[in-house]
Amino acid sequence: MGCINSKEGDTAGYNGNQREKRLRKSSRRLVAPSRREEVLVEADSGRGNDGRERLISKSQENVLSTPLSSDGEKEKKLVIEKPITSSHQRHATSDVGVNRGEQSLRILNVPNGIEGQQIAAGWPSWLTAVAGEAIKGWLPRRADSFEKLDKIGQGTYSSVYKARDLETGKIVALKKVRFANMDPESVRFMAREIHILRRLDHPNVVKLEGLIAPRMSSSLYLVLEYMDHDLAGLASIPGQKFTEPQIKCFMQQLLRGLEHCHSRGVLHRDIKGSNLLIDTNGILRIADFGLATFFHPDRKQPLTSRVVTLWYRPPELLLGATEYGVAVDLWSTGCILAELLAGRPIMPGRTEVEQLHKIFKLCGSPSEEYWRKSRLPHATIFKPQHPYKRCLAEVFKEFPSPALALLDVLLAIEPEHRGTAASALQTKFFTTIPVACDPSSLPKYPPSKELDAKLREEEARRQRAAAIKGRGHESIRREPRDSKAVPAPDANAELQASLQKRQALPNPKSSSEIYNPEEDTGSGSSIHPSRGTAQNGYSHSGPLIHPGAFGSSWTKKVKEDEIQMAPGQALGSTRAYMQRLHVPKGGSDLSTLSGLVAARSKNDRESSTHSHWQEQGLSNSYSQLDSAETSEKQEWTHHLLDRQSSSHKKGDKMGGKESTTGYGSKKHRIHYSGPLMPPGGNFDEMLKEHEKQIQQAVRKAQVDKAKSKKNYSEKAQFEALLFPGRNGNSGV
Ligand SMILES: Nc1ncnc2c1ncn2[C@@H]1O[C@H](COP(=O)(O)OP(=O)(O)OP(=O)(O)O)[C@@H](O)[C@H]1O
Repeated sequence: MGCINSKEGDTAGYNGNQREKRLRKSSRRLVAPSRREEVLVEADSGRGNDGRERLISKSQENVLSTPLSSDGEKEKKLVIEKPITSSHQRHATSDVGVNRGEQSLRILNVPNGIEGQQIAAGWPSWLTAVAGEAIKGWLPRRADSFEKLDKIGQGTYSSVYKARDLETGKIVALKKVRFANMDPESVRFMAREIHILRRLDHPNVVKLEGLIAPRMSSSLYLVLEYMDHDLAGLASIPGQKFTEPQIKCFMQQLLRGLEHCHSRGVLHRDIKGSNLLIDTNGILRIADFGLATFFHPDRKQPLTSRVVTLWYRPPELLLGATEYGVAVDLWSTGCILAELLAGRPIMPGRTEVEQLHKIFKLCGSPSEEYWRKSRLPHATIFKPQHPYKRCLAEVFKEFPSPALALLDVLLAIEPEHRGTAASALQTKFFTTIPVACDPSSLPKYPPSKELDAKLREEEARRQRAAAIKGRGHESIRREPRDSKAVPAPDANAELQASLQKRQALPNPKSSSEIYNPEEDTGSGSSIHPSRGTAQNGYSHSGPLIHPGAFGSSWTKKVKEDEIQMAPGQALGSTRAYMQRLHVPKGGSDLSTLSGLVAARSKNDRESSTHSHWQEQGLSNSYSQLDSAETSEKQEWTHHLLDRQSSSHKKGDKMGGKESTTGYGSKKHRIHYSGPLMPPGGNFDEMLKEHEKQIQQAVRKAQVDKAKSKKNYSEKAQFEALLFPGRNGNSGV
């Protein structure tokens, strides 16, 4: 196996010829890779992108086989890099000065100023120009100091690899973020994530250990602690039933991590099971700060409401709040607590309308005073004529009372009643027996990410083999793993970003906010005047339906069909969900699409047999709640219709007001990811319409899939002719 250039390692539309050429050219072979491991080599390894030589340390000489020659440029400055000896990112000296001892040397052009120093320190100029603040004081890690192992995850914006740090021997996760055309706005959003991660330092928050920024590539790698599991994955293990001490252990760690984030002025804004990583010692760390933002509790700043995965999204965001705080994360935490206790997601809405309806039914609707005071953008439309009564205690009557008491606080309909992470940690839930178990006493689970990667690899190999043998149209399936996990719609901002990606717009996850490093002292992010959620948001006639992670081809179909699909994960992860439906995340498998609705209801049924609490009667409460739903839905929908038509009549007035908070003006009307006006005028018809549109999308996707399989088969045969010896394992 050759070494790979990570620039091309996961590139779609990869070209065998190019790869071959690069392999030949790439004499910068590092240490001999083991059987299935590859050394991560970026284009700038051993040589600057200006082609000039670098002097290298003795230790690096051992692994670099390319002879170096000096081209004797005039303007040179000796830059001495201190080798990385710890797992932590090296801190740059202010003058990028001379360090003694074990050293590596570089000769580079040095522009003036801080940016110049950063470039001299090895950062690419496209990054220093936009994200100078985020990388301040750090030196980049070298790509060739890591050995890429498996691909372990695929996010909306990133691919995540397991890798070995060759300098420490430690296993790490490399989150690779690629920037289309090095778009400055996307880079700025990445910078925000980096800046936030650097601000955080807590055992229950994932640690950013370094950055790799290859000069010749438009990607950036975040070096993170490697974590074997996520809570969603563990919850989806068949038969998995967490005990009360285990649930307390997870919740305690989550709340401690959150308390730290909030105390450092950071809102996570996407708390869900798949973003809670767990290592082999049972330590939980909050991860994925891609939607996180800085906030200042005393200074109001407008933020986008289009964040947080739908099932975990608090009512104020669904109602369009643009001024909010820690309470949004506490709501999501409440949803997770209930989900762990109940054994299934408690409010799996498919559209924003449905989500809000589920919330009101369970948690009651806000008080008159709240509606009046909060002046939420969508209050006119969503305020029910008759208030909904809170029935949390009845529905979850089987929960232990300290758990129910905490849940009651976390799922307070009005955000100011949710308390804080610190106050939650003081509640009886954590002090009464049985107390939280020690993380180290949690069961040891097999490393699921590696297992997944191997299964995916195996599946890909089998498909390739089948394609070569001319059986390309048959899909080889393995039995889905039983799971009670079900997907959740992801944060709408991410969906929006994916739509923007397809429209060749800049990619930020939360497009209505702009990252301004100067505001990162806690003043938060602001709404971009021309890129507010509503202003350039998507408008559609169909519902937002949930099935997570169908990948680009699915969302493309969706766009064509004018249905909005949100990629995403619930506590039951996308990964688990995709296993169930035998599709790798990012794929657009038909069985997934057609199985979508059935799978959900099947999952729901299955979950009742797994759940400890349901065994004790919770399912009854649920079904009581469900049976009341249909008539309520109709009433609710009729009510919305009335409200909507009157609110549209008031368009001018409302729009004027809302445009200041990121919501529509008359010209740019409010757009929702769920339908406010179901075509048939009631909820049941809206759901029927859902199904119809899903089926249409499925049919189109089937045609597409057949086409792409044919192309794939032809390509595979062609490659087999070109490279007869190749085993197809061309890297992650
Ligand atoms: N430190 C880590 N160790 C192990 N796996 C990780 C780590 N960080 C992320 N992953 C895995 O990689 C996947 C994608 O990571 P992440 O969620 O950070 O990316 P993203 O692009 O922000 O994704 P999303 O679309 O969910 O927002 C997830 O499944 C996660 O479990």
